Amino acid sequence: MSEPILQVTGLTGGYSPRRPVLHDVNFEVRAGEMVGLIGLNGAGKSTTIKHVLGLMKPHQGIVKVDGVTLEENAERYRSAFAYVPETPVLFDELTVEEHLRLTGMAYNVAEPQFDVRQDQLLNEFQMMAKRAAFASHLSKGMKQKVMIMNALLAEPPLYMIDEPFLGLDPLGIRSLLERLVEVKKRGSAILMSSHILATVEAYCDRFIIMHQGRVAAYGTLDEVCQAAGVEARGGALEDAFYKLVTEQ
Ligand SMILES: Nc1ncnc2c1ncn2[C@@H]1O[C@H](COP(=O)(O)OP(=O)(O)OP(=O)(O)O)[C@@H](O)[C@H]1O
Repeated sequence: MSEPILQVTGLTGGYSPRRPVLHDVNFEVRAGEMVGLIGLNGAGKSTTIKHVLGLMKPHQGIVKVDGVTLEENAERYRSAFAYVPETPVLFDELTVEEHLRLTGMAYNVAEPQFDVRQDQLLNEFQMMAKRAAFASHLSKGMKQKVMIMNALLAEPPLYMIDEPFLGLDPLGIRSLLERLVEVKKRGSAILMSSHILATVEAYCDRFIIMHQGRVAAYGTLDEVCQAAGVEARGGALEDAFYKLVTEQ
């Protein structure tokens, strides 16, 4: 079994110490696998991701990225992942290329490699014509593409991607999924949160089903189906999900 890149152990956390939103959350994402984080609105997916990003401190439990906690080695922890948020966060006064260059510098991508990766990404995501455009002049989906290209340019050991398909056109979705399959083959770990269960089932190796701040089921399709008491077959993720989040 490959090594865990992200380990979340006994995580209890949230926005106020008196009222935790997450309760004893446990999972890991290993090198070379894509794990789908799914749950209803308010289940705790974004809160979990915020804890992993280091934006929130666990009330209890441990989060390790690349084998270290944020306290043990902040630089190693932070440089081991790239994050694509649900809503793009860009600098209005920087161009597409300038965003990519900034990321290249932050993740120490060497010059020749940077040029190759940048051209490839601009082509794949149909953004070559917009390379010199300011972020404020881009459409919503184009902004999302810039966030995605930034993450892919960095080639980190761990990708965390929050609901990536919302603003993307069909070509963009295909480019992203093809890239994620490649990235996985090269040994990176991917944690992807999405409500599009058919895509999650088709592309992820394992699943975390969150419900009311707890992990209701975790594992392969077979394991999640077993936990839900439904038959494992193509399309069963949705059945298992429905069963787990509607049961009292
Ligand atoms: N900034 C905040 N302050 C206080 N409570 C919050 C805050 N953000 C979220 N919550 C609460 O935390 C719980 C989990 O929310 P979270 O955003 O993690 O859900 P989610 O699974 O990401 O949902 P969605 O699918 O809607 O994005 C909810 O009860 C929500 O009301």
